[in-house]
Amino acid sequence: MTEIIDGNEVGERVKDGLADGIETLSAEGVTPGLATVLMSEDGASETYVSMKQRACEEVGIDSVHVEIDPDAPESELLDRIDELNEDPSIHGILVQMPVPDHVDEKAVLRRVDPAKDVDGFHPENVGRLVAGDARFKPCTPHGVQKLLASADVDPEGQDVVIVGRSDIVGKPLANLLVQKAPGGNATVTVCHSRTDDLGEKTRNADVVVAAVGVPELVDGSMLSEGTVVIDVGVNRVDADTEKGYELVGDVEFESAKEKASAITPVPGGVGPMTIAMLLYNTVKAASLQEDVPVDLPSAS
Ligand SMILES: Nc1nc2c(c(=O)[nH]1)N[C@@H](CN(C=O)c1ccc(C(=O)N[C@@H](CCC(=O)O)C(=O)O)cc1)CN2
Repeated sequence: MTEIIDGNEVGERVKDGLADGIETLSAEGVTPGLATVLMSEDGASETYVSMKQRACEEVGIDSVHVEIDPDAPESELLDRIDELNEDPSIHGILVQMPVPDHVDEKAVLRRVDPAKDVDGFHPENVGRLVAGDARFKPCTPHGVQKLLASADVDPEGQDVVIVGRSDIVGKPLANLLVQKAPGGNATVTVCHSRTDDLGEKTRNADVVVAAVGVPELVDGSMLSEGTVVIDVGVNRVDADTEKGYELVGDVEFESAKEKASAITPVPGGVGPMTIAMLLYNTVKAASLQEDVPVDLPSAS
């Protein structure tokens, strides 16, 4: 029978695992603080930011929210990041992506103090991750590692095909999965829009991670029997529903489920893990900045 990997359940376990750490910090007079920065009117981005704030409240992390007019100049965003970098009550800063076209995303990511970069997107943190010395693992890739572990899938020796080469998911996940470390030691292939015969690659994989942002790109015909399928895509497609859309992944769930030994659904798969791992990184950031050691749930 195909195992449906429940990201809500695994995410709740990660959040529960943070309680001791938050208590330890609290005993030292420290409450972890996260700043969310939104420079967009995109409905999905607004949803994700409010989900992040609600999750903070649930576990006892303080959150402040900064909203910047999407038409404002880039300098306004950079100035607000500078203020948050200087604010000792803020241990983690995340700028919700994507930012408007007139804003240089790389300049924004470089501006966040690497010690507060709980997304793990600053070049210093990217470098540390690649060197096998991650300070903050990017939330979605870290969440994928946790989901694999929860389904007793050890990537060691497995052929993993990642569909998508984004800076947020594909590239950091590939780096994590090849590392000589628990949750790593896989043989990784990263596919993208120029990949020839994607189906041939995915059919030869033990694990397929779809993270490309194309609704239902990967279907059952592209999978072999027993493949583990992790669907990172959360795509809003027009539908005759109250909201006017429905969420679909990058995987065509019904046909993929027929082949998969385990598969994540959308919604309720990788998405909740992205939020849970953000909380994890925020507690870690507070612990490092305040020099209060805490026990955090194992790395993968
Ligand atoms: N600064 C960042 N920006 C973005 C990131 C990121 O990690 N850091 N990732 C994505 C979006 N994302 C987080 O921001 C995200 C996407 C989806 C979910 C989620 O829980 N989805 C739910 C469905 C929610 C809904 O109703 O729409 C699910 O899959 O069950 C959380 C976070 C891009 N930007």
